[in-house]
Amino acid sequence: MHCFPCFSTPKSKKSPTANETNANETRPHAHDEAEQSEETTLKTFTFRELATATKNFRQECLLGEGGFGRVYKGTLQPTGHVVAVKQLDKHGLHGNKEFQAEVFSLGRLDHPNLVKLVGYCADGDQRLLVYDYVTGGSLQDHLHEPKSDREPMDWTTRMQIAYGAAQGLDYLHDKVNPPVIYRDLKASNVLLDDDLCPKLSDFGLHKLGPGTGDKMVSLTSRVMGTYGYSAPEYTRGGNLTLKSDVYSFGVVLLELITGRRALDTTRPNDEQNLVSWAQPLFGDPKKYPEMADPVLENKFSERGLNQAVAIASMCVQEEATTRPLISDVMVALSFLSMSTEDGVPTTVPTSSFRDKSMSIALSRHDSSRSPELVVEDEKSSTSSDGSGSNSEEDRSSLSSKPVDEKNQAQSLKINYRYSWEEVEVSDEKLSSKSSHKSNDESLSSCYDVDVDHDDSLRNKEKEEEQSRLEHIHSSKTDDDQSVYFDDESGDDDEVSFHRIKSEVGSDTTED
Ligand SMILES: Nc1ncnc2c1ncn2[C@@H]1O[C@H](COP(=O)(O)OP(=O)(O)OP(=O)(O)O)[C@@H](O)[C@H]1O
Repeated sequence: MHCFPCFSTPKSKKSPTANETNANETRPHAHDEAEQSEETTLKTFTFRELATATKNFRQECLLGEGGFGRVYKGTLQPTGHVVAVKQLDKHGLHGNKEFQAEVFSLGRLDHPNLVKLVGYCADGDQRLLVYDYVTGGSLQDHLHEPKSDREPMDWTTRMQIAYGAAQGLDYLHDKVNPPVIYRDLKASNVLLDDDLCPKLSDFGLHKLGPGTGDKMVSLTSRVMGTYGYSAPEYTRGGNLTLKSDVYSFGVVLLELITGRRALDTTRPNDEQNLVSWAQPLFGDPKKYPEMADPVLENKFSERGLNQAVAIASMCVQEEATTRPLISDVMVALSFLSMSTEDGVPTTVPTSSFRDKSMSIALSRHDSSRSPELVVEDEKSSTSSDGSGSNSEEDRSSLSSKPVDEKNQAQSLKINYRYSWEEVEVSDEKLSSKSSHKSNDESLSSCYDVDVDHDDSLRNKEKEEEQSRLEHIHSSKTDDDQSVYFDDESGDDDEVSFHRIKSEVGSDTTED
């Protein structure tokens, strides 16, 4: 059932140089086609070869039809290689050269959690893409159209699928240069092999589809993503970033947790949109078990469920900048997807995360340890320029912008508005460089730097800080530049206060 090679941490790939890859460069490359061909293993097919493979595109070979055209199952001769042949719709087609440039870019993307493009055909006005055939159907089928002879997916399998999908997305966001925005991540685009190892399909196709190319057509549902999965900023204004993908990922994760569709018009009005239904529940961990897919029959650990919901709730935050990096989501899910003897996931080392918001949210759902909270002393809650804002905040998931209370990972009552400590968060570890002096030295200790206080003083500070936080929370105003989380757990004793600065890269838009 579980295919560990797929779920292993992706090999750290050397950052591609401009000449080597330009992995998702979607404009024609400077170098010529011969050079491009050498860089990919893509095969060129004639239309006749693909017609033969698909029995002349016979109905019985039709797998389905999506926004880009029809997809047929085929068998290549003479190898017997089973493929999925995507026949692109003709309107908005690219010229041959432009098409090839796009396809070569896609051909260079190679990861165990992405459906592999094996070749293409540009014959006359025909444009076809040939992919490895993925045997097990889509996540959509498994979750929402289960076969009676198939056992419902268990919790660990769900978390492994989420982890694998996160790895595929992390590859697109973080391992290829420049990053690729998926644009249309959804359960039907997560294909599963026989071992339920997930493979993302349909990435990078937007420039080959309708609405692009020489003949522009009006915006289609394809370009606008899929309702229920699209991030609010995208549906509102088309502003697409890597964080829009993180939102869509959060919706898929919610589907895995709840067994509900992203959009289900058969449900009562207030339950049709999965995110809208889930948002009020995020703030109340006691209700999480009610969120879980009933077919799971409560066969999951409470901590695993809480942490999975915490991750999903962070991903689907309204404010894009407060969503986590997919790399942090991936790390968190790597722990949730491990089966342990007692079924309780291993505690995630906080130093694994590039951005501390993930660590914080998970800590609050992990009763086995003290969370490393990021807390501000209100008196010192100004940025270095004293304005209360910090340009780096805009680049961080710990955004300084006000957040819609409904859309937070509502597990903490923490004010992120603070003068940033000079602490760098690198990929591997956090290190302290130097500190701003805060009014309260006890609060200026950096992440994983020992706090030099006796216990009684620390406890007193905790109490004061807790009451101050409650005050801050209850007096939040519209122009408050803070991110709040509601602490419902009541395990205040476990709270330890630290302050960090998270250095994360800016979102990169594709175009
Ligand atoms: N590589 C593949 N292996 C097996 N089945 C595939 C493959 N690619 C696509 N399919 C199947 O072909 C059908 C059409 O896929 P396609 O990706 O074109 O559309 P979709 O995902 O249903 O919709 P959309 O275009 O909106 O994403 C789906 O049932 C999909 O599961």
